[in-house]
Amino acid sequence: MNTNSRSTSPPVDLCSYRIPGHDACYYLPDFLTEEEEEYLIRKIKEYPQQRWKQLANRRLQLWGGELTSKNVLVAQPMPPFVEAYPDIIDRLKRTVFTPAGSPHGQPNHIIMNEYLPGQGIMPHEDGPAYFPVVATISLGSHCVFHYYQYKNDADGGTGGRSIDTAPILSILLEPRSVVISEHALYSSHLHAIREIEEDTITAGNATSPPVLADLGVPIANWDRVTGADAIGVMSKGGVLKRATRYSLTCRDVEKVAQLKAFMKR
Ligand SMILES: O=C(O)CCC(=O)C(=O)O
Ligand SMILES: [Fe+2]
Repeated sequence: MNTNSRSTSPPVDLCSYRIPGHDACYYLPDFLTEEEEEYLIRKIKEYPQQRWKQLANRRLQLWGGELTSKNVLVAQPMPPFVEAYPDIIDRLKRTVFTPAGSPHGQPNHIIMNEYLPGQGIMPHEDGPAYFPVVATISLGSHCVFHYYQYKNDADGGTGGRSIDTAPILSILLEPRSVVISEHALYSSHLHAIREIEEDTITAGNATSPPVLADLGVPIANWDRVTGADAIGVMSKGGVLKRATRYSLTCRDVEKVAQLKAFMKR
């Protein structure tokens, strides 16, 4: 395998991947090859049970270190299968993770999530620990990723801010793709994956894009999908069944402590 095959290639032309109408969101299909995806899933499955943190509706691992309660990353080396082969970190350095684009010009922390069919993640914000850019790579299955906005509650109220139930943006994440969100989409919006086993799409026509059949919301990247099954449902309608999906959510934590320095305190 040639681990350096892409290291000399130029920055990704993000303009061509921008979701129309959403300046802060990019969808890049085929960010990884099928061989790379297969290799990564094999490596993920080799981790022992105790490396996983089990949550109510998914499990996850932290790569690159853990965050303290003060949002400092106690850094650990990244696994070789994001640095050497495949060279995911280097590839992301050609997107929005540049010296001008994020504090270290590259992601230093990855949350790797596993979702079984029917599992998902409730609407949430990623919070202030991270610089407001996240790149999410999907492996093993598609899912539909929704962004939500808060309701403009004039009355304030005592509870938390309420969330508008209609997503403002919905994207089909294909296996091997990466979706990047930044700025307001990261800082003042929420994101979620519904806890369902399949996604039913109603075909588009000359005047309207394909929509999710039950929500009626358009698939914003319908014309960027590259998988044969995804292309098929966009033009003819149909069902995409979810399989086990792994996501690598890659971020740049601003404050970093090396483990040794941390232990001396
Ligand atoms: O799995 C995903 O695509 C999203 C995960 C996520 O939002 C998170 O880990 O904060
Ligand atoms: Fe998140």
